[in-house]
Amino acid sequence: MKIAVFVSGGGTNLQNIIDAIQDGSLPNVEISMVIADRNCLAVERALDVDIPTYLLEDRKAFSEDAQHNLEGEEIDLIVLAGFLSILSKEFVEKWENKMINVHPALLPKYGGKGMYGKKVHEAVLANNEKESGATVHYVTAGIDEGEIILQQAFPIKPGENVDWLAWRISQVEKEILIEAIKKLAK
Ligand SMILES: Nc1nc2c(c(=O)[nH]1)N[C@@H](CN(C=O)c1ccc(C(=O)N[C@@H](CCC(=O)O)C(=O)O)cc1)CN2
Ligand SMILES: NCC(=O)N[C@@H]1O[C@H](COP(=O)([O-])[O-])[C@@H](O)[C@H]1O
Repeated sequence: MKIAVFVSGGGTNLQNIIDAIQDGSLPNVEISMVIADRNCLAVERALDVDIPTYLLEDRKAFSEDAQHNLEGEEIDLIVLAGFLSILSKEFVEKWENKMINVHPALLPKYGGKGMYGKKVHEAVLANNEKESGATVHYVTAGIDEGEIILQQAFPIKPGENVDWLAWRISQVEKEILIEAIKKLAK
């Protein structure tokens, strides 16, 4: 299965996919390209292992520019991995059921515009939630509204802070993202 990974940040989710391919946990999966909407550490991680990488910084034109780069590459699945730009309706419809996203919360709660990165964890703690987790879902035109593929929760002990929650969720994201890609590669 040939995948394209879209990134915006530190690239921990991208690195997890790279490592899983290298250690044999994701047989028959190849990262054909990485596309970034901004210069970020994820770009360096991709270039470090010679993955063709494209930096498309025109936000308004991102979806169109990304589609141009994807044309003819026979990509089977797009993975949004810490990706922070909202994709156009046209782009999403073109990749219906062939694009997934990993979100650092238990959707449908704590999703949508403005809900990304540590903003999610701040809201979860501010609401005194007793659990959090991560979700892998199909991408639709609405933000974080697509069908859930995998979700994993864990309890939040009293007194935990944003940094602990971000770290704990990153562990869950690693597990369910690799599992979801493996499931779709079959
Ligand atoms: N059409 C869709 N595009 C995207 C989806 C989706 O489900 N449908 N998922 C997001 C990923 N995401 C959460 O998992 C998410 C990303 C970004 C935002 C957000 O509010 N972004 C800010 C800009 C942030 C920045 O550029 O630094 C904004 O749009 O104002 C919310 C949720 C990816 N795309
Ligand atoms: N809504 C999307 C979102 O909030 N993504 C989040 O950005 C962080 C950094 O990802 P990265 O280290 O893979 O770049 C991750 O926690 C990821 O869930």
